[in-house]
Amino acid sequence: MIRINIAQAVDEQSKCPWSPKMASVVPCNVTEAQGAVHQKSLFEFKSGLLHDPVSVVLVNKHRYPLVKSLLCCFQLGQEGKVPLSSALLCYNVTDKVRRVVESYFRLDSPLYFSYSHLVCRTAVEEKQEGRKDLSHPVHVDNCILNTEANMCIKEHPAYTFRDYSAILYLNGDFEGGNFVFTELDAKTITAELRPQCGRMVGFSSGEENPHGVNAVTKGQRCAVALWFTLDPRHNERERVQADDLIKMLLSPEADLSQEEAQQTAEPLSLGEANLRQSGSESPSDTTDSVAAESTDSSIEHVRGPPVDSKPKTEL
Ligand SMILES: O=C(O)CCC(=O)C(=O)O
Ligand SMILES: [Fe+2]
Repeated sequence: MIRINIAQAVDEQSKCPWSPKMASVVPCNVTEAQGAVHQKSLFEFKSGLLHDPVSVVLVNKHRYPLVKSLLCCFQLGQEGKVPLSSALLCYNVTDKVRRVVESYFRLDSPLYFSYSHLVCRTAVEEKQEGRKDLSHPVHVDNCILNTEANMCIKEHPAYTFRDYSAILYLNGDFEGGNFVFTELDAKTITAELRPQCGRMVGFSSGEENPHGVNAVTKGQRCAVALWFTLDPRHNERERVQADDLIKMLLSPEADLSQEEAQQTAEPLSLGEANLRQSGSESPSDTTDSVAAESTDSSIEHVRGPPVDSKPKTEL
């Protein structure tokens, strides 16, 4: 059994906009990599990526992005208000996503985080039958989609420096909310993915991958969305700061309990990539935020695209 706990932000007084109070528990099973729905762009985390029990977490009711919360979590960890393992959970799992994407797409150069956040989408209290609207309209992550012209314009204000995208799903106990890939017309569905805890979809961020999210018709759907860039100038500043903070917290001088020290012994793969300074995306609208843990750093089970494929254009 693998669990991810979602804690509600209730502490208005806190400097950080959330507190570790537990509001709900979302249990999930992640057994085997279950293969791809869309052969070239989907993959799942192997069992063991998320460990049981995972006791964390953050939720952000003030629309702060995940990485800001992550930094914040480390700060609270320092003050003993949040288990340090909670911050590491979030840190590790997002870094694992980065490494999985690098590995799957057989990239020669490192991926940098350009922006990350957690979004929970909640069903509206209205009649759900026959709903055809989307929770997140079909779009492309690094260009402006023009469905009438069947083209995507890669220029400002689009985040043109995004090269790869990944969504890590944290629960599946809701209705609706499937992720869909479409053609550039935003209508023709080419692949559909059912979110479930621990499942991840990774894809190149360009016009080859228009995508959207069907309406959530019951319950709440939570996912961590991450965008990566090959351009170090767009390395996310918050992540760099988190790297620094985590290094400091894990230094031998840091005042860690024995138990926490063990939990943090996992190689963190801080990645020199993340230690470089850069500009990052500006925060966008998020609803809540959550973190999840990984203590398994192996990625050898991840299937790559066919050897003769060109990952960046084939998706
Ligand atoms: O939540 C999802 O499944 C997709 C979200 C997405 O595509 C985005 O935030 O750009
Ligand atoms: Fe997207």
